[in-house]
Amino acid sequence: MNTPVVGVIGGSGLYEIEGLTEVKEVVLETPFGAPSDVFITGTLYGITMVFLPRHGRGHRFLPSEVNYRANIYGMKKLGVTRIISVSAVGSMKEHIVPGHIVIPDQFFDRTQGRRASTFFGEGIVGHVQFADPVCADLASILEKSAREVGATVHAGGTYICIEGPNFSTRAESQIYRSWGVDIIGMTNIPEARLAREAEICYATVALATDYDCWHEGHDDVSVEAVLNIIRQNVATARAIIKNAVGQMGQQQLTCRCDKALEFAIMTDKTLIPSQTQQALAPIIGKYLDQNG
Ligand SMILES: CSC[C@H]1O[C@H](OP(=O)(O)O)[C@H](O)[C@@H]1O
Ligand SMILES: Nc1ncnc2[nH]cnc12
Repeated sequence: MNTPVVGVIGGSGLYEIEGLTEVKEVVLETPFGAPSDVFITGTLYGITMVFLPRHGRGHRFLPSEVNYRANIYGMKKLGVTRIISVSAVGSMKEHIVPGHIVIPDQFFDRTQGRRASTFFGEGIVGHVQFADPVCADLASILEKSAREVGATVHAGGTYICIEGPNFSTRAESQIYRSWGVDIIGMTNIPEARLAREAEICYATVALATDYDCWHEGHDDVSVEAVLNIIRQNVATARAIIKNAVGQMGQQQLTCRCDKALEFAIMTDKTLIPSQTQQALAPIIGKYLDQNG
């Protein structure tokens, strides 16, 4: 079995990872610019880990300013095969109570087109399948881990990704609810898309922190309320990651995330500009090396 390399993208309130040995800081520049911060690498239960705080240490990047391409490219370059994304989200359903964990299985994109969302372009065209944007195998490990550490977990659900940085208006929140979404956040798109293009498994541990602004019996979401719930639950998020990684050494995934580009690239290989080939080598190199 191939030993996984596990990446963790820490969201709001999770700027550091604990419990790693052989810890190193890795500074990476990428063809897409600078990642959110230095990558922290280390070992946990014999598995190589790579950690990156999505908004940078000190929370310096807006959801629309995060350089998602550089972050995912950096993970790929460091050999990451599975990404655990950690995110704070608003709950759009009564039964998802602040403090609960959701492992979403769908995303709905309400971002406004301001985020670079693909590695393709510059002379190479590709179209990956994205009907099921989350790695079901990784999601199931996360769900099991969350239950084992005593969290209340909702398996599956749709995460609607808004542009932010403002929270939603009440009208928006009510319309999103009528669409049947389960949780709301600002970051998992385009992260999930880029992970798929980079052939990396991706799943999210979403911590419900608030009821957005639709619930008449609860206060409207505020940063203060979100941070309060994060503080109370950050230990749980860390325990879920640790428990999940502990299980990964023994479990071979059956997903096809690592073959997402097998039939996705449309462009005649002989016509892909060499600069693009070089820039994307960690992602498309294995397809360009084949004959034909
Ligand atoms: C602090 S509330 C809004 C902020 O929190 C979420 O970030 P992340 O997914 O990185 O945990 C949300 O998407 C917003 O960026
Ligand atoms: N209500 C909300 N809307 C968007 N992002 C969030 N992150 C945490 N709560 C949120």
